[in-house]
Amino acid sequence: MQPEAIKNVAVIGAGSWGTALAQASAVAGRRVTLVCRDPEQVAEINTRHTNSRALGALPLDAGLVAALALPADVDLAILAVPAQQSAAALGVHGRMLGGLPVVLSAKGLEAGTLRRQSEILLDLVPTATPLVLSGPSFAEDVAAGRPTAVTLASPDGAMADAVAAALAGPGLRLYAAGDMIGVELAGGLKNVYALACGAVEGAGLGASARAALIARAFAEMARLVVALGGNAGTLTGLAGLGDLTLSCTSAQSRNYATGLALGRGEILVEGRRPLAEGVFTAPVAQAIARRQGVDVPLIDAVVLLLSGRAAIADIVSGLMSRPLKRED
Ligand SMILES: NC(=O)C1=CN([C@@H]2O[C@H](COP(=O)(O)OP(=O)(O)OC[C@H]3O[C@@H](n4cnc5c(N)ncnc54)[C@H](OP(=O)(O)O)[C@@H]3O)[C@@H](O)[C@H]2O)C=CC1
Ligand SMILES: O=C(CO)COP(=O)(O)O
Repeated sequence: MQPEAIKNVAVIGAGSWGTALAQASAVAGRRVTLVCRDPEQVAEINTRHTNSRALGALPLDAGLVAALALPADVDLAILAVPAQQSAAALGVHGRMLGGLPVVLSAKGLEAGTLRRQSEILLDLVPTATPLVLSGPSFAEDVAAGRPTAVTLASPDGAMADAVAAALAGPGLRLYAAGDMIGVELAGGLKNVYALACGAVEGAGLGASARAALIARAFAEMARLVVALGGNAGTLTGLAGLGDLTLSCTSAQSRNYATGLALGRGEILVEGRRPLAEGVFTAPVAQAIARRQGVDVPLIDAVVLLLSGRAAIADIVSGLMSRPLKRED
């Protein structure tokens, strides 16, 4: 496929990330339909050219329209709902996606089934071509056109090249890649480690502890990626090091901010906080690691923290008293 053949893009999910990706695609010259599920939101986007629920007063590109359903002439779809909602959204829209390239932009693993986003797509729409978009990218930055670079991974290399070129614009640069498993795991796992890093700050454990955590998270992530057939080298790129750095050091990350609250001793009330994907992904990642026989002490620590069954001081002391081992 040539990039010019990608004229019509549909984005499913009108939250902050879906709206930002729709905006970037419109700026890149595509005709974009943002698929919402609220008629009032559709009316606001089409008349006032804002999506206030997702991105406040940010003016949206005139080439972006909203609708309640996918149009018939879509060349490329982008799925941008929370990871635990991807199967439900595909249940509604999947029959329109047969044979199409579908960009998966959620960062998370599915509870219960332990599926990655591409596995969910291929189970529900076997003829679709999956492409995974991940990397350091806050919706607010992408929507405002601030310089952002991400990875776009697919086993179909020519498709990844074409879609990367079709979505690239003055503020968004996409690097095509082949290791979809590595990119998907990196995107999901960084949220778990961002929770941990936020907790370290919230508990006042110091910048040295947070840096050590990031480095050991990187090593842990590599073990899991390799065990699942991915390439550890992928983690040196945008989806690995890039996103881990962003999400583990910025309170703008909802996962980091949630960890910060936990570290300060606050109790999480379901439905009362912004989306923090790591809360859902942590137990799934732990289950996958157990299945593969991979040692993941940091993921275990986050699961324990989230369970509320141990104080952060005890969790940290458990980590620090593990048997010493070599780093090389
Ligand atoms: N925000 C960011 O900076 C980034 C987010 N991501 C990832 O993108 C994903 C989405 O995050 P984000 O946009 O921030 O989340 P938001 O909470 O901002 O928005 C979620 C959106 O998904 C919609 N939605 C939920 N369930 C369904 C469903 N079953 N069918 C259709 N639409 C549904 C919601 O609709 P409604 O409003 O009607 O409930 C809402 O518009 C996450 O996996 C996140 O990790 C990745 C990179 C950056
Ligand atoms: O994935 C993101 C940045 O790359 C957004 O992070 P949060 O979901 O933690 O806000």
